[in-house]
Amino acid sequence: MSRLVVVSNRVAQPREARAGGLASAMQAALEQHGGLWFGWSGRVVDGEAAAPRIERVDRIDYALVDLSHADHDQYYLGFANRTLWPLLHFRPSLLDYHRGDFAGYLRVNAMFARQLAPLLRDDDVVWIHDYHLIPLGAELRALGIGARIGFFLHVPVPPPGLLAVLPHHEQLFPKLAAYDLVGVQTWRDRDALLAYFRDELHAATGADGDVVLPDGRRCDVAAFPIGIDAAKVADQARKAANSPATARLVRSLEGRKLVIGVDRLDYSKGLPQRFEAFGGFLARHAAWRSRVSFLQIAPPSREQVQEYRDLRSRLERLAGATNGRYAEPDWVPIRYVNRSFTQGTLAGFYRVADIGLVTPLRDGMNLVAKEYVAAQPPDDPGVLVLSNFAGAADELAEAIIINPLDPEDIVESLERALSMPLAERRERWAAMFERVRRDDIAAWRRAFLDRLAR
Ligand SMILES: O=P(O)(O)OC[C@H]1O[C@H](O[C@H]2O[C@H](CO)[C@@H](O)[C@H](O)[C@H]2O)[C@H](O)[C@@H](O)[C@@H]1O
Ligand SMILES: O=c1ccn([C@@H]2O[C@H](COP(=O)(O)OP(=O)(O)O)[C@@H](O)[C@H]2O)c(=O)[nH]1
Repeated sequence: MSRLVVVSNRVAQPREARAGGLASAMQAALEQHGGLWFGWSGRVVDGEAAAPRIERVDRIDYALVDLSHADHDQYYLGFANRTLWPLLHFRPSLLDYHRGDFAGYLRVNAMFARQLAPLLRDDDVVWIHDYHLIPLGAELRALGIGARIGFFLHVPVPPPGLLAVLPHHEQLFPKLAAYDLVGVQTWRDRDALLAYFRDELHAATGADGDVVLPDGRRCDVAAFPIGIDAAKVADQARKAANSPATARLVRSLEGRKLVIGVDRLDYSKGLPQRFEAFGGFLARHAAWRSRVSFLQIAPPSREQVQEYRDLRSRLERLAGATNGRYAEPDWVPIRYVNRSFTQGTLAGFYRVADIGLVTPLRDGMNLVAKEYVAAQPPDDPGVLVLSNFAGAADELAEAIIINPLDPEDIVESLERALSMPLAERRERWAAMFERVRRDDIAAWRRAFLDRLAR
């Protein structure tokens, strides 16, 4: 069997808990398969990047490189997260483009290729992840790497006209043709990417996802909705049901219902709309006051980017206003927590929550929605309220599907979920759990790698 080499900017590092779906998904995929995981160490250092530090933990060899301050600013904070992230999440008005950042992004991709190439063997299968690393495949090819190389984009793909808003887009996206296979989360993302290749790059595209650019370069585009290790989450949730952290949460509720949200503090997650809707729910349904608490776990993310800092201040104001207005001496409506928890602890929290509230404005997949489903007790499952604009909505159609831009929709869904009869909750949950279990992280990895091997 060939060795699997995974490359991503964010690496779930040994002995370090960190929020983020890519890292938790690839951790699960590599734990089962073994292989090499190459990426950023998470450290920013003075001076130029040294050779990667290599460390083996269980079946995974980690090869981690530091970034210089300039690389971190221009590549990670700049082009990846101030330019590509808002663009790919349908928010061109937040896009901040600088030629220097684009140059830094290309420079870091070239540096990653130089650091990775000597570690590669001829029969490796190389799997590169996400918008930070679009040019990496072309850089590896330029260094003579002939291995099969696949690419997976974890975030959404907007329509062609929006992708073309990016200055010099025609210098970036054709680099995808260096990959043998380009995977995206949903059929909508696949159709949007194929339409971009056709409309903006004048490529020929086939029904099967094959793309031929005018200069003859070709690649294959297909959808592979990412999954979770559902058996592990279900097991963690069962075990955590009696853990001190879950017991403490349950005790603090004193019999009240619990609504839970778990998201990086990111403007794509629709958190202000969610906070406003919870306030609207309490305003409209006075009988529920003091009878339901909303726990929002929101670990800060990308804090050096201004939009993320603005969002944090806005959420503090919104939570403060709702709590000030409705709180009682013995009850606070919104419990707003800016720290991260391990997945084991989260599994216990999901299990005791009556509602999982997942309302992103755009999300590639949203693994929290799947984790919430996997963690439910089969005899008394909670209800998932899910945005139509999360990739997960395609597979979790039995959730209450809402449009997060309509606050009334969220308000009504909360009332509906809190009053849903047990039989209906069981029926909806069973259908979702069946799919989350079948299309799990191992199935996702196999589907991608099988097609890459074709
Ligand atoms: O690495 P960070 O800048 O700290 O951000 C965390 C990750 O956020 C994004 O996650 C995406 O991947 C998930 C798994 O496929 C998916 O469910 C979610 O919808 C995506 O937003 C980002 O794409 C990753 O690169 C980041 O590591
Ligand atoms: O305190 C936290 C918050 C989140 N997560 C994990 O971070 C991931 C978030 O993935 P998702 O796809 O929902 O969103 P992303 O952050 O990747 O945009 C999930 O696996 C969560 O379990 C975590 O481990 N601890």
